[in-house]
Order: sequence, then structure tokens, then C-alpha cells
Amino acid sequence: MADCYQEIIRGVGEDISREGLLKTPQRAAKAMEFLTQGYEQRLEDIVNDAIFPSDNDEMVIVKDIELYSLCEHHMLPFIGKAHVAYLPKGKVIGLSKIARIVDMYARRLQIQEQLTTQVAYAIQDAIGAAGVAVVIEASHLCMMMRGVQKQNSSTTTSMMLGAFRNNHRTRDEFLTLIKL
Ligand SMILES: Nc1nc2c(ncn2[C@@H]2O[C@H](COP(=O)(O)OP(=O)(O)OP(=O)(O)O)[C@@H](O)[C@H]2O)c(=O)[nH]1
Ligand SMILES: [Zn+2]
Repeated sequence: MADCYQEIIRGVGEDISREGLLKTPQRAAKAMEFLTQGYEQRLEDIVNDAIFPSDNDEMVIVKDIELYSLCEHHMLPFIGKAHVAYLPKGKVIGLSKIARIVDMYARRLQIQEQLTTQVAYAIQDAIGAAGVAVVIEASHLCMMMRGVQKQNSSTTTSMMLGAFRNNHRTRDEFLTLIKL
């Protein structure tokens, strides 16, 4: 990737031998590797057996999980937060693992809708919940610093599975608790 960044720097009309740019291809490659590290991760490793038996069957919500992703169309950041809820059915998952699952999928080239869906199904698959809800609110830099240049718009996407899809009271309770 460092070689590719060198070509990009040349492509924008810069002098690749300029002192300030000498280490930039390596730095940029390292940064991109970090931002896309989700490709190196697998759900099983992330969850890492942090699944615990429980007879609690009430809604669990982890909200305001900040996320940084890259849109797959422009490879520019989109930044926002995820709210995740589930209804346990005999098992609960370690709370930090929910945030780690969000990060794993965010650190890939994404569209917001797909990210939302992937997080929901990952949690569903990991613990077989009676329902999973994911809402993501984000701002896309490709709509802010270029293109249509709208600084204040934000995009909300959701994925509701199981009881959150079938039972409007469950869905309403979730939406009220995350205050959307
Ligand atoms: N649905 C969806 N669209 C996205 C997301 N991120 C970026 N986009 C959009 O992807 C679209 C790509 O459209 P194109 O017409 O192929 O690309 P473009 O000419 O750069 O479009 P503009 O951004 O309108 O200048 C744009 O409308 C972006 O706003 C996302 O997460 N979900
Ligand atoms: Zn984009």
C-alpha cells in the first residue's frame, strides 16, 4: 500500500522527494491498515467465549457507541454512533464485545446500511437472542467536504430482528430508551 500511496502523492502533483513527504507513504499505509483492520478479525475471536448463561430476559441496551468507518464509494470517513439492543434468551454477551463487534465491521470499507445489518446479525448469531435492534446515526465526509457539501445532514439506519421487528411495543421501548 505504501507504493500505492507514493503514486497517489505523485498523482496529486506533489514532489515525492520533498522532505515532509518522505515517510508519508509508509505512514498513510499504516493508517489505512489500522482503519481496515476489521478484515483481519473474526466474530468468534472477538466474542472470545464471553457468553454467559442468564435467566434475565429483559432488554439490554448499549447506546452511543462511537464509530469511525470508511464509505466504500469514496473511501472517506463516516463518523457517528451505534445503539445496540437485544433480548436475551438464556444467554448474555459481554458488554464490551458489542462495541468490539461494531468496531470490527466499521473498520472495513462500508455503506452504513450494510454495517447496521452486519452488527445485528453478528449479535443474533453469537447468542441466539429473541431479538436484536441496531440503530446507527452518522455523518458522511463524502457529503460534507466534497460532492453535495451538506454540513449538517446526518443519516440514520436501523435493523430490527425478531421481537424488535414483530412487536411494536418492544421496538417503541427501545426507541424511547435511546431517545430517537
Ligand atoms: N446508501 C448509502 N450511500 C452512501 C453511503 N456513503 C456514501 N454514499 C453515497 O454513495 C453515492 C455514490 O454516488 P455516485 O453518483 O456513484 O458518486 P459521486 O458522483 O461521487 O456522487 P456525489 O457524492 O453525489 O458527488 C453518493 O450518493 C454518496 O452519498 C452509505 O453509507 N450508504
Ligand atoms: Zn462516500
